[in-house]
Amino acid sequence: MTSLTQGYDGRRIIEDLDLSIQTGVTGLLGPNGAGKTTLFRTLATIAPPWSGLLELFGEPVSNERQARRARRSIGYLPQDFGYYPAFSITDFVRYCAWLREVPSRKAESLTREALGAVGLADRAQDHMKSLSGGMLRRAGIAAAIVGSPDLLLLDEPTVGLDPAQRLDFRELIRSLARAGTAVVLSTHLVEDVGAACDTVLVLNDGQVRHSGTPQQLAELAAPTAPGDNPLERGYMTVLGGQWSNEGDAL
Ligand SMILES: Nc1ncnc2c1ncn2[C@@H]1O[C@H](COP(=O)(O)OP(=O)(O)OP(=O)(O)O)[C@@H](O)[C@H]1O
Repeated sequence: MTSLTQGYDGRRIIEDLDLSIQTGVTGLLGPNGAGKTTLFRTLATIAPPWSGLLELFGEPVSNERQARRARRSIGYLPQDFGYYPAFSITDFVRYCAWLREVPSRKAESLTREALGAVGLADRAQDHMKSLSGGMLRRAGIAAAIVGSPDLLLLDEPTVGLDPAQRLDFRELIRSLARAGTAVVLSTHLVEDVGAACDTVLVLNDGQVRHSGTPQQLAELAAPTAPGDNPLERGYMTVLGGQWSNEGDAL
């Protein structure tokens, strides 16, 4: 994206942002209200930018026809995703596959594959309304990865996952990235970034304040107290030691 501006109700959240998403796994860190979800909604072509150029897969996206074509190659897990409570997990993932225009002859096997990848194969007929928070999140991840999109956007995908599931999740996104999917995930958990990401972007006030490897972010850390995570310290260094701009800690 080049010089991209985006916001709500006349208020600019992202302003003149230049950003290029690389292959591999990109982690997006930033305090509450930094604009991470707004950036995802823009990349997912849900909210057209106010100005600037959005390019996806080497093509400009400036009208609905181009956006629809791009959406076929994008998997998006919103922070709070909607679903019909009476759907089974299979119905839900298949429905998301249909929305992405995954060819119907492949939808069944790709749905099975996606459910297997998140460990829900044996719960495939459970109703969405009966799922625990972690299982619901895994169903959402399955819906985002079905059909192996070229660009995978995951907004806080590890919320609600237990430690074993988080390890499985990291392995899953690494394997998707190895197979060619560009993965972008937002998180407040720096361990996820350190363990799974090739690149880390720190966003604040709608601007990228730092871009580099997790190692490079950790190297920015000021002297740490025993037990401190260097990535967290590096992150705080980038933000100038401030707390979240909306009053919440990282
Ligand atoms: N639908 C909306 N209408 C108006 N303002 C909004 C809307 N969605 C977000 N905002 C505002 O835009 C700013 C950026 O929000 P956004 O959700 O993109 O941040 P975020 O980095 O994802 O935050 P968090 O870490 O808390 O999820 C915030 O000030 C928020 O209040």
